[in-house]
Amino acid sequence: MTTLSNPGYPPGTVITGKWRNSRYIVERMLGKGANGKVYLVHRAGVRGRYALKVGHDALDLQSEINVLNALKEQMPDPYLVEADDHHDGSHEVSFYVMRYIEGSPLHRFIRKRGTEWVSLIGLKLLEKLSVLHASGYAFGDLKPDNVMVSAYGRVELIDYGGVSSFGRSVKQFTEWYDRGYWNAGSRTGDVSYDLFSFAVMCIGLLDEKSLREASCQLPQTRSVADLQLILRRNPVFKPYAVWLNKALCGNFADSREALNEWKKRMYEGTAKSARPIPGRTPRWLRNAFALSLVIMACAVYFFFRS
Ligand SMILES: Nc1ncnc2c1ncn2[C@@H]1O[C@H](COP(=O)(O)OP(=O)(O)OP(=O)(O)O)[C@@H](O)[C@H]1O
Repeated sequence: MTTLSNPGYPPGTVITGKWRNSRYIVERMLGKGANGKVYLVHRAGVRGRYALKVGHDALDLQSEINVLNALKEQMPDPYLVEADDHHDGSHEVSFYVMRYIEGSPLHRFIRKRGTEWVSLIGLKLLEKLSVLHASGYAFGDLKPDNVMVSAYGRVELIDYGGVSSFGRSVKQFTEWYDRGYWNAGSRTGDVSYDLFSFAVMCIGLLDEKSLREASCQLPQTRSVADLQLILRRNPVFKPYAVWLNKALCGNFADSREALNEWKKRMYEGTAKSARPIPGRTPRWLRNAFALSLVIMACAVYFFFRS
């Protein structure tokens, strides 16, 4: 039986894999959730740090490992390093080791760095989702806490505990980001389910107050129309509204199409904002011109005085 009863490993604990014999030394706990505890570790005798997850439930952890193994082939830089069992003194516990993502959860990153990052982070996240979808899986529990962003804007999905094969019920979801919560469709894992969550996530990142207000309604009256109203009301959504609306209505054929359309709209938005307004001289040019007039006047004055 591989169920974890341990309250948590203190720093310095050595976790030795039963089958592969790798030794990992715990530096600190990174976080804990419904499925398990995640530690920052380093491997004995090797440079580099990893994140190691010890599961509460062996079957749940194994299903995460299966998904990550299946994705290993598709990723140039695989997330899963290895999986093994460990005897912690009283029990045998399952664990897996993954790349350590040094960064912050998406909402904190955006709060710190500004909402202009939503377009670039969104693009990278849609790329990640399309790899997952191409392998026949829906992420399920897409929310800002499950998206880590490094200081340089590198994006990584964490917590594959909610992943399910297309056509199966989603295993884990979080109210705001769940299609069922907004009476907008089933809880079946498919491309549209993740794109719906992605859209609500963008709405929350750009206007959390309105999303919070919309979610306060009676469950039976909540609908996509409430989310669409937020898109229409707040001009911050202008570059995103068409795309987000399409995702909320489940109108993308697949995540490749969603990704390409996101790219197209974002580039169009950037090009428009970079284009100078006809007939208007940029302020820096007017200032430079005024400065050159002053310099010229001084030169003429000193020329005639001397
Ligand atoms: N690869 C990683 N790199 C850095 N930190 C990580 C990594 N994986 C997980 N974490 C940290 O550990 C926390 C818990 O991890 P995770 O979300 O996988 O656990 P969980 O039990 O499945 O949580 P939940 O209850 O949200 O389903 C995360 O919120 C994050 O802070």
